[in-house]
Amino acid sequence: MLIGVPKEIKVHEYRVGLTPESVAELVLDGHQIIVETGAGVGIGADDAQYAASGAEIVADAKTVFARADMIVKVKEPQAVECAMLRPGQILYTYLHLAPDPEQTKALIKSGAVCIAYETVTDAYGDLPLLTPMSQVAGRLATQVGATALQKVGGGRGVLMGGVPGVAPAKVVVIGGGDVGFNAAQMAVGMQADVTILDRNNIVMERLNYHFENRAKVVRSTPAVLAELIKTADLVIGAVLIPGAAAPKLITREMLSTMMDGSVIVDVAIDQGGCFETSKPTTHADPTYVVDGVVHYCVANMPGAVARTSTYALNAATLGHAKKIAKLGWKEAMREDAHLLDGLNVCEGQLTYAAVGEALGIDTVDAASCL
Ligand SMILES: NC(=O)C1=CN([C@@H]2O[C@H](COP(=O)(O)OP(=O)(O)OC[C@H]3O[C@@H](n4cnc5c(N)ncnc54)[C@H](O)[C@@H]3O)[C@@H](O)[C@H]2O)C=CC1
Ligand SMILES: CC(=O)C(=O)O
Ligand SMILES: [Mg+2]
Repeated sequence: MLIGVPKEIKVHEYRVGLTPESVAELVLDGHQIIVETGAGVGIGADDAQYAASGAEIVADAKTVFARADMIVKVKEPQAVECAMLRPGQILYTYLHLAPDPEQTKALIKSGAVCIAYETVTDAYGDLPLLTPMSQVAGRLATQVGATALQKVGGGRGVLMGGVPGVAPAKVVVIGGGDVGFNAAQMAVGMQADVTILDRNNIVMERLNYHFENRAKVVRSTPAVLAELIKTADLVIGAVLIPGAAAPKLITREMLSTMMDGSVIVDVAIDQGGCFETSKPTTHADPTYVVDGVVHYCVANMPGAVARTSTYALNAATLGHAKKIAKLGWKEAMREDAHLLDGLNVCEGQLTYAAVGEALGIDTVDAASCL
């Protein structure tokens, strides 16, 4: 198969779809790889490294999209990229369609076969292609939250760990999955006063077992949440209903009960965000203030640590990429129902029910496309 890797074009996105090492593996499998010039500079991999791994370097994204059977990316295709897709071409990347009607319509119109990393499942009911980036974003969430809490970050001037004699910051993490666990782990490490909310008993048990008395684990209800945010210095939004638009758990009215200079980091912004007042921001201008509360809502947080993130992402995505390249998407999905779960758009039709529900677009069963 001819596999193409364009340079990411989202603002301050430095990750790349394939590392030189992944390219070498695919070449060894007998595939041909084309990489846009400069695609790997953000992870410290130059054209020469890709060429040494067996890739052909091409001058622009247009050439990559025109020639490749499968495009391997990181972030959802931007409008100019959607316009370059063609019927039957495979797009393998994050999509996050539920909050994004424009991209969804463009992908349907393209006729391409669009596989979303974030909805591929595994035998444990997890989302293995989302997990590594959730681990990164969770860890970053605490880091950026701590920075925003400083006066120069617009925050109320609170140190996460406090000092002997002065209380630490109160951190509330909503959702105790991959993002929430990792955010809490960093906050506990900084000696903050940490509370994690979830509503899944197994998740709560796991958190309780792991953190013991270093973090409180609380069942998430609207009443509990409303009470906790009133005294929180930092609230991290980390809920997920797979593929669906994130539930708005903190309304505008609830936000007004939070302290001036408190901070929210809405990691779930890629699925629309779990605060009513959240809107996507970029690494170039990551925060804004509503009702005195600093909002950080960057939808591609892992792009900031592109090298760590790209290697972690490739470790999760390469296996399926190899399978698709070897068998073609139809056969690969017939053999692997977990990969089929990743199919969001197929040759002009939407194939993911939660996206259809969020956007009011008719869907067909993904299996009917095989
Ligand atoms: N902004 C960014 O750059 C990035 C964003 N993300 C996003 O972060 C979000 C979380 O991802 P993961 O942690 O991997 O998901 P996950 O599935 O591992 O965890 C989500 C947790 O939310 C819980 N939950 C659902 N409804 C809840 C409620 N009402 N109250 C409390 N908890 C609730 C679930 O029980 C689950 O434990 C997703 O939207 C993901 O796409 C992930 C990576 C990067
Ligand atoms: C998951 C996601 O949105 C990201 O890694 O950018
Ligand atoms: Mg998870």
